[in-house]
Amino acid sequence: MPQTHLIAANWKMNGVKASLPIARTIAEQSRGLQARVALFPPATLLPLMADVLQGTDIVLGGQDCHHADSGAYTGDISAPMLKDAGASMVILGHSERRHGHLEPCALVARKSLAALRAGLEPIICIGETLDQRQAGLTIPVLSRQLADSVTSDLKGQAFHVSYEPVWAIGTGLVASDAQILEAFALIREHLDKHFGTNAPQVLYGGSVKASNAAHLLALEGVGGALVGGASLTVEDFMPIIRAADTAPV
Ligand SMILES: O=C(CO)COP(=O)(O)O
Repeated sequence: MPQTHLIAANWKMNGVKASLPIARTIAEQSRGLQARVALFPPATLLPLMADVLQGTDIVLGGQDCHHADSGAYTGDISAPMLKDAGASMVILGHSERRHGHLEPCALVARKSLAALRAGLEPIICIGETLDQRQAGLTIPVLSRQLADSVTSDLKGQAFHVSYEPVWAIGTGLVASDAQILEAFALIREHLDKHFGTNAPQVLYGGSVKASNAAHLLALEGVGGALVGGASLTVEDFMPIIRAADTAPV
C-alpha cells in the first residue's frame, strides 16, 4: 500500500489556457507536502499543462479514454494519445460517463485494459445513485460495479478505485462516515480477494472540500480524494492537499 494519500483534481469540462497558472501555483505550493497530487484537466490542456508542470512532482491524467488504441472513432481520445499528451493516469467509469454517456461496466473494464496497455494508471469510479440508495440497493449496485468493472484482468497492475456516491457529486452532500465505511469495507473485500497484497488505493469523491477533507482522509481505508468543484481554484484546493499532512494513511 502506498504511504501517501492521492489527492486528485477532476476539472471536468472546465479550464482554458488562462487556467494554466492555477496548475503552476498548485505545483509550487505542494512542494514538500506529503500528498501525491494529480491533476485531470480537459484533454485540450494536457500538453500545455505537461510543459507547465515539468520538473514538478504533480501527476497529470485524462478524464476518460476509448477502449481502442486508434481508429475511426470521431470525437474520442485513446489512451496512447493521453500518454503522448503527457498523462500518466486516467479516470474511468466516472458517473458522468456511466450515466451521461450510458457507459456500462463492461466498457469501463475494456477501457481500463486500454489504459494499462498505454502505461496509464486508471482510477476506476463506482457509486450508487440516490434512487438506488433509497431503494436499499447500494451494496448490490456497488458489488456489481466492482465485479464487472474492476476485474481480475487488472491483477498485478497499478490502478486505483474511487467511491463516488452519485448523489454526493456537486451537491454539497457528503456521505456519512458509516456510509463511507460500509462501501469501503465492500471495496476492500473485493480488492483483497482478487488483488491480495497488491490491493490498490481507494479514494473517496463527492463534495470534498477544505472543511471536510481532513476528516474524510482520516477515515479508515480512505487512501485519497477525487475532488471536483473544489479543485478548480488554488484557494479551495490547497487546503485539501494540506489536509493529507494531518491524516494518517
Ligand atoms: O465528481 C467528482 C470528482 O470526480 C466530485 O465532484 P465534486 O467534488 O464537485 O462533488
